[in-house]
Amino acid sequence: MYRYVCKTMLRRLFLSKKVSYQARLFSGNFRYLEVLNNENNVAIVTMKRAPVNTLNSELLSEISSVLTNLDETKCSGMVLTSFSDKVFSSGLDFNEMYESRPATIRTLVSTILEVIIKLYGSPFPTVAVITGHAPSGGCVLSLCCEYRIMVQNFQIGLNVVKLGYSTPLSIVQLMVNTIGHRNAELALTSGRLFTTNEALRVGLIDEIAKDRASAFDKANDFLNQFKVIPPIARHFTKQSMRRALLQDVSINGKIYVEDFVSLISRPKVQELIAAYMANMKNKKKNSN
Ligand SMILES: CCCC/C=C\CC(=O)SCCNC(=O)CCNC(=O)[C@H](O)C(C)(C)COP(=O)(O)OP(=O)(O)OC[C@H]1O[C@@H](n2cnc3c(N)ncnc32)[C@H](O)[C@@H]1OP(=O)(O)O
Repeated sequence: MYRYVCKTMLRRLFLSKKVSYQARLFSGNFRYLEVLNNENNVAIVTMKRAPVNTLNSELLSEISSVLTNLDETKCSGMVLTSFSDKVFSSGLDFNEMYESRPATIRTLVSTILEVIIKLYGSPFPTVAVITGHAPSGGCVLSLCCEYRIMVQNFQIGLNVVKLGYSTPLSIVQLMVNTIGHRNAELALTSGRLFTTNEALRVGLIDEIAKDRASAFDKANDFLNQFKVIPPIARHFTKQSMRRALLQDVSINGKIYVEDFVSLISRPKVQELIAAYMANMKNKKKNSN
């Protein structure tokens, strides 16, 4: 059923643009990802870890594998999206951070850094179609893409300070590169989540769409403009724009991971994560 919905959407996307359509499943079997490839060689990568695409090590390493694969097969573009019409991704999995062994936290954090390097530095153009809430790690994934299109009435942002740990430097830089120093400082120090309209105003997203289908139309328009740009020139220009952050993560990644592991392992942070998780459960109980 899910595959049928995706194929129907792709058919609509490409037929509406009078481009012949030929979706095929991308090679590789993924538990939490659906990867469809069209005749234009654009990959639609859909996260499908129900209910809210929480980023555990397995989902992140699947994203990492796909990115390697897309690079090797010289894809001409990628759209990252969610199966859900309510949540893009709820960020890193608390279950791998709460009362976890350092090795578990280390794997989680190194894998998200690996994804950041590959996605932010990808040679092909990337678009995030944000069909729902995108807090924390969800926001990070979208920030690594070149263009963000978000459906109305959701929230996006980096709320990690609320959990008692500081935002890692590379993530701070991602935010600064997108919304500027002043706005990033205000947002990060308060853990602000932006509504779709606020996110557009501050430049955190590039366009608002009324629904998933129109978000895909906009993504297609964004990607189509590169058909007339020589890929190598585009890639080198993107690399120049993104080099500083990529070099920083490559050089200091191991230090960032260890800092993050020790931060998360602190009793105070563990308490805050426990309280946050309990709060989510209570909210759910009260709304039922
Ligand atoms: C280099 C390091 C980089 C650091 C970058 C990022 C760090 C992080 O990402 S930390 C994670 C921070 N995430 C959040 O603060 C978001 C938490 N989630 C939510 O706010 C809501 O779930 C959300 C608005 C996304 C969706 O709301 P609902 O649609 O109402 O769903 P529920 O809240 O009922 O959630 C369903 C189910 O999922 C569990 N859940 C949600 N998020 C997480 C998570 N991050 N980790 C683990 N589990 C999560 C939630 O508890 C519910 O569970 P059940 O009650 O068992 O169904």
